Amino acid sequence: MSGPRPVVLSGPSGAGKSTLLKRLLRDYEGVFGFTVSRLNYLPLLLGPTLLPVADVLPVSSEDYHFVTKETMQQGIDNGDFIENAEFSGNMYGTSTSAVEDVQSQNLICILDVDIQGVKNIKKTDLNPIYVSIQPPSMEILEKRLRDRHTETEESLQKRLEAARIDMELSKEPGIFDVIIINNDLDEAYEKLKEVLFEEITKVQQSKKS
Ligand SMILES: Nc1ncnc2c1ncn2[C@@H]1O[C@H](COP(=O)(O)OP(=O)(O)OP(=O)(O)O)[C@@H](O)[C@H]1O
Ligand SMILES: Nc1nc2c(ncn2[C@@H]2O[C@H](COP(=O)(O)O)[C@@H](O)[C@H]2O)c(=O)[nH]1
Repeated sequence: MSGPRPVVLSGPSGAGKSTLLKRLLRDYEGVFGFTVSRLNYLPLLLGPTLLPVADVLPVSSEDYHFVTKETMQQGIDNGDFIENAEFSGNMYGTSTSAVEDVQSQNLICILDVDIQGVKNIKKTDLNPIYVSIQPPSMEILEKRLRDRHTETEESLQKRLEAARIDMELSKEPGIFDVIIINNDLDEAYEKLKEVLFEEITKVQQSKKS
């Protein structure tokens, strides 16, 4: 795969990856491309209850292409995914074609993946910059997830458990190029921009020439 060096953005659910990513996409139009993951889950809001509907027709949101579990498994068996993982009882995956599509446009490809995704990408020749976004503490993470109002108590507990594992594994030397503690959002964003400065500049300059 050619093009600018991609970026893997990881870290516990609720740490602030999407918030930071949205700022990057807003501030650097035409520089970044986000790989929309595939997910075998469709959260349907029915009154106050979030219902997982596993067998639905493929639909899309800004963040995901929702597919059935069977379609997802077929894709995995066909080798369509550069990485895939089960997170909180659901199957997530980044298709190789999504990454190639972004890279062919000379954009910095951003992959938002969990820690299993990081480990799987390390087995490929993608050679991204690995960035982990971490919360200041478990207590703050829990508060952010609760205040986000996207989780049931059950899914929240699953995410907190996954977060504990993520925070432990992320300490492994060499797994991430940089770990950013997202306490103050502006400071975390400045740090992220610093880390990506070289790649951003390369893309901006290539667009001028
Ligand atoms: N520095 C911050 N201070 C306070 N709140 C924050 C900060 N960063 C993010 N948030 C809030 O925390 C919540 C979780 O952030 P966000 O959805 O970006 O996390 P995420 O890592 O993308 O989670 P997921 O992996 O589940 O998609 C959001 O409501 C967001 O507005
Ligand atoms: N390995 C992968 N992990 C992914 C992918 N897309 C998202 N994620 C991670 O899942 C959790 C939960 O995300 P949410 O949007 O349901 O809150 C979070 O840690 C994401 O980083 C993927 O394609 N592969």
